[in-house]
Amino acid sequence: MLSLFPVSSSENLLPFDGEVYYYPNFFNPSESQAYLTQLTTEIPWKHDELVIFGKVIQTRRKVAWYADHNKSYTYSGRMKVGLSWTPTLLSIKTAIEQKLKTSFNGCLLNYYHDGDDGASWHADDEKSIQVNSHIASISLGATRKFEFKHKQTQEKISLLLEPGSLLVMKGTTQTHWIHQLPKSKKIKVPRLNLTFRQMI
Ligand SMILES: O=C(O)CCC(=O)C(=O)O
Ligand SMILES: [Fe+2]
Repeated sequence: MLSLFPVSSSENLLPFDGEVYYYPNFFNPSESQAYLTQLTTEIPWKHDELVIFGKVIQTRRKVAWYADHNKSYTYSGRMKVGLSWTPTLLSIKTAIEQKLKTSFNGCLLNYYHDGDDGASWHADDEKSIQVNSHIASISLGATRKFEFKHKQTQEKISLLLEPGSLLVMKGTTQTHWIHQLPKSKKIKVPRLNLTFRQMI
């Protein structure tokens, strides 16, 4: 049985083939609440569109894509042009850049209304993302379970993503591991996630 517990130190959570670090309380509860309120209202949330077997499917969760002006993002055959950074997003981006001593030029935002919204198994390995770059993930709102699965061994690592936390995926993580945000009937409140990315 896998144990689920809030990890407090910044050791690598993956046993091999990648690096994942979890920092709870990267933002304190009042900062997290303020960012949740601001982003919920100021972001033009839209249902995502994916092409599956040639059909355009709308996701239940809502998304938004922000990026430096010359960056676009292609996945599932759809090209997305980034919106311009807002002051709220820039203050979050700067806080992460100072902590990690690196810079980001894109951010995918996900809005999960409740536990019926999730993200199924995938790796963030699109061609437009720099190979072995950092992905910095901020969670706000509901605490949700997050899982990694090794592509060959199927080994699973689970953790809880709490509001105000920062999760960093780097090194060869996206080459060897997939990740998901499982659905959960128990979750009745929204969660907002921001993944800052390093695009080509
Ligand atoms: O919501 C999350 O924590 C992760 C979302 C995700 O994996 C993605 O947008 O690529
Ligand atoms: Fe992802």
